[in-house]
Amino acid sequence: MLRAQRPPSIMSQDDPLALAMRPPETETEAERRIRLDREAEARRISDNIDEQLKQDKKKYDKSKQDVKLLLLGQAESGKSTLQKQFQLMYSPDSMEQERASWRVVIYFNVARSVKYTLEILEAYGDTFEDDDGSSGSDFSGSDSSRSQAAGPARLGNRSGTRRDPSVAGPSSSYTAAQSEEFARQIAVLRHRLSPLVNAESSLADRLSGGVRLSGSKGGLYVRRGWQSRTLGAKLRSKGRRSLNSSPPEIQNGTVTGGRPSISDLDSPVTDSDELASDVSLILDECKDDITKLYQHEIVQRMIKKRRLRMDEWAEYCLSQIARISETGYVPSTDDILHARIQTMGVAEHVFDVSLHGRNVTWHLYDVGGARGQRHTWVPYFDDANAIIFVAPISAFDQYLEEDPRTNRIDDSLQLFTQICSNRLLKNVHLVLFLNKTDVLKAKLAAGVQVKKYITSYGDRPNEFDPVVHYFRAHFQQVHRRNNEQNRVLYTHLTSVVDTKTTRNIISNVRDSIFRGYLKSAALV
Ligand SMILES: Nc1nc2c(ncn2[C@@H]2O[C@H](COP(=O)(O)OP(=O)(O)OP(=O)(O)O)[C@@H](O)[C@H]2O)c(=O)[nH]1
Ligand SMILES: [Mg+2]
Repeated sequence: MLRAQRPPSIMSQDDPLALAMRPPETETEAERRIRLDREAEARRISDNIDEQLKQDKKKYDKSKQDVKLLLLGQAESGKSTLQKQFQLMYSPDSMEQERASWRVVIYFNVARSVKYTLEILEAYGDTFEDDDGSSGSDFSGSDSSRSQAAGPARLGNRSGTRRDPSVAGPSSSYTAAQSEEFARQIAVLRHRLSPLVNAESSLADRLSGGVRLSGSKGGLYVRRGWQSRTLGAKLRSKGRRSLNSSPPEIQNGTVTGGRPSISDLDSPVTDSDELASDVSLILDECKDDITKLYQHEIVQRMIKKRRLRMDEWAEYCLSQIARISETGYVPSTDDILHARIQTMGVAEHVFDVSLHGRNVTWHLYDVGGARGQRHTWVPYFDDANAIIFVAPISAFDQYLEEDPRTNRIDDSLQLFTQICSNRLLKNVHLVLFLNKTDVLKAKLAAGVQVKKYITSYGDRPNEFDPVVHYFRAHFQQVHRRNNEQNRVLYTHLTSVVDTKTTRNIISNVRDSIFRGYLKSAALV
């Protein structure tokens, strides 16, 4: 038997570890080779781990140099819309890739608006009897107790249309025969629009992956990555299918015959997105009825009397219904900016932003703004560099969906108070967007009185400049009262659906964040 010569050891023979590791005296040549191979493999794994640790450390060091920007504010304030504007500026290709996936969202927005309008009509028996009632809200910036109960109870589901809690008006002047005729007309429209209404839940399931949150009152929350459920959708290039035009029948709430429903459309074309194609066909058939519904005297009267409230996105979708209903519809950038889905949790978006030849990675955190979502923000406070707080100042006549007694401006001020006073955020660069100024202008032009909702507004003129001045002063006061560290508050009046002006504001914000960033980098 061959005896292998023991390899020279660099360890002292007295070293207990060396002794323990020493190969046995009786090691054969074959055993020695196996041992050496095993040791080489262990060394290779160990080197890989060292290399991985080095890379991780590098990444960590680099991420410390990244800019982390939080978009905060109540639900529907415009955070995700602002995020889309960042995406358009700094990652236009990714927006292009996602474009097709927004078709389902816009179809969902249309279906939801129609569904909710019909629900409100149903609650009034498809006619409209006016009743009186009014309430206002005083606010002091952080005192929710002053918010008053919001008039009549709200109806079940939430959608692009809402009942207003505080509107008075004259009684209905319709005769019994007129009311009967109106009710009949609406019943016909309800019937003809039922395929679209039925499609709403399929569209919602597609977007949410079938997960509906109980707290969302029927609204739709989506997580980042929802696009993957709708991407790959191939727009149908083939022409319209011929549709059965026999009168529809209703069975268990589902329309069969007549217009197609999601389940009874049987596409002869292999299509990777049958749902979107089917809804496109339904919309093409329904578009005139949608227009008729919204132009109907009863609906117009309810909108005028503010029993039925159209959110910005619902109004936008309806104004574009002819185009949205076209076969082969591809959402425009404006459509995407107006589309509405609620953010769930925190969605991170990463962009490379270059300024003066320096490339810095920005992490944008777009959060869900509803009260039930706000606890998810806290883990991101630790290493945030900047915050854009988005406050929709058009919302003075609106109440929180999650708490119908709280005026939305009051809620924004309370939330801003919490952000300004939070110790973890005391060194963060703070930017305030007083958003939806376009909506505010339209409301004031339509004669909506601020003092009716915010009683402390008193007899100030019901005009854009004084109203903005009043709201801005309240936000600034909150900031001043919670500003031990003498932090500057950068305030902008915005309408984040307007790409041109928002681009300029984003550049401006980027420069100011960068200045703060370079200053703090110089201190490190
Ligand atoms: N007209 C108008 N619409 C706006 C403006 N900002 C946002 N919107 C619309 O308001 C709706 C809500 O905006 P989002 O950006 O989804 O709101 P959010 O703050 O992300 O809401 P959550 O995700 O629920 O917290 C969308 O349909 C937007 O298109 C604005 O300045 N003007
Ligand atoms: Mg959002």
